[in-house]
Amino acid sequence: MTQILTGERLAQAKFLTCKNFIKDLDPEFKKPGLAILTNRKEKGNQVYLKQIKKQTQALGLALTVADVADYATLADMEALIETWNYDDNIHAIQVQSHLLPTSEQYALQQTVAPQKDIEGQHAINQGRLNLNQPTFLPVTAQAVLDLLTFYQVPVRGKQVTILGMSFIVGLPLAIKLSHLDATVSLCHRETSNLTPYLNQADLIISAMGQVGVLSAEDISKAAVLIDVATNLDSDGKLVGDFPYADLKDQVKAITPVPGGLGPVTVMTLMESVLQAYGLQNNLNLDRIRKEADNGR
Ligand SMILES: NC(=O)C1=CN([C@@H]2O[C@H](COP(=O)(O)OP(=O)(O)OC[C@H]3O[C@@H](n4cnc5c(N)ncnc54)[C@H](OP(=O)(O)O)[C@@H]3O)[C@@H](O)[C@H]2O)C=CC1
Ligand SMILES: Nc1nc(=O)c2c([nH]1)NC[C@@H]1CN(c3ccc(C(=O)N[C@@H](CCC(=O)O)C(=O)O)cc3)C=[N+]21
Repeated sequence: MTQILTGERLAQAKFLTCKNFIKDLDPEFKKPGLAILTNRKEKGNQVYLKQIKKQTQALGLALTVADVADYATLADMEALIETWNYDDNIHAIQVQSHLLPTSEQYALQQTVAPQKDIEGQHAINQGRLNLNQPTFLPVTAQAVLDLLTFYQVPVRGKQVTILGMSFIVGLPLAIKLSHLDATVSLCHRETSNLTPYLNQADLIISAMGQVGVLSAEDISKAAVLIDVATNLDSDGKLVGDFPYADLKDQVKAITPVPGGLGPVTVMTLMESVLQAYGLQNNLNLDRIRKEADNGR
């Protein structure tokens, strides 16, 4: 029988971890603060931001949101990030995806101070990931790893296929899972034939953001499937990359969309904000996540 890997229980456990960490903070301390640069017109950002607002409120974190539409040039956005870098009320900065053409987006992410760079996009943090040193692993990649740990899905010695190679999901996961001794195939738009990578894998993680590319008959019955994508189908319903209805009785395990990785990502972001906060204030991080660095 297929195991349905829902995210709610793990998200709830993470919420409690955050709540307890915050409860024990010295009341004289500043509130942990997150700043986000978003593009409200982008659907993925919109869905994410709605959940971030809800959870920062529930935990009592400070949230600052700016929209790219209000900034005329890349230089204006860089200046905004600089003010956040120097603002003591902001401990974590997230530049959301798809704000700008790729090269400009990447340049902008390099202006985030490494110790506030919870998406691990600064070159120094990406370098640390390559070197298998403590760093901010991009939030979604961390969420995938935490979901695998929660459901005790083994990775060492396993064949893992990753679909999509963005800097926040596919690429960092490929590096981290390689460090964890998985054998990784990182597939992308130029992969001429996905089928052999789909029918040989023990674990498939899809983050293409494309409905209709994957078909059930290509996928190994013994595989665990993690669906990262949040697409809208033709009826405007939130769906993943995998044809869920065809697979939910066929494979070893699968995450649903919604209700799978999404809620875990949102709460992992909250944890990363507290991790950055803890590192900047020299707090004991045993209860959040030790795997980071103070960015210096
Ligand atoms: N649930 C969650 O917690 C999260 C969900 N998401 C969702 O996951 C999806 C991916 O996000 P993100 O990583 O930011 O997306 P990007 O668009 O940045 O990256 C998608 C990747 O998939 C590749 N790709 C696209 N189409 C195909 C195809 N037909 N065959 C093979 N490769 C393909 C792209 O290649 P190329 O660059 O050449 O186009 C790119 O490498 C989105 O739906 C997003 O909303 C993202 C983060 C968190
Ligand atoms: N720098 C950056 N990092 C990201 O991680 C990032 C990003 N940019 N840009 C946008 C995408 C998209 N994304 C989602 C996260 C959670 C849900 C989520 O909570 N989904 C709920 C659905 C909630 C609902 O139904 O409204 C679920 O799947 O159950 C969705 C989408 C993160 N992204």
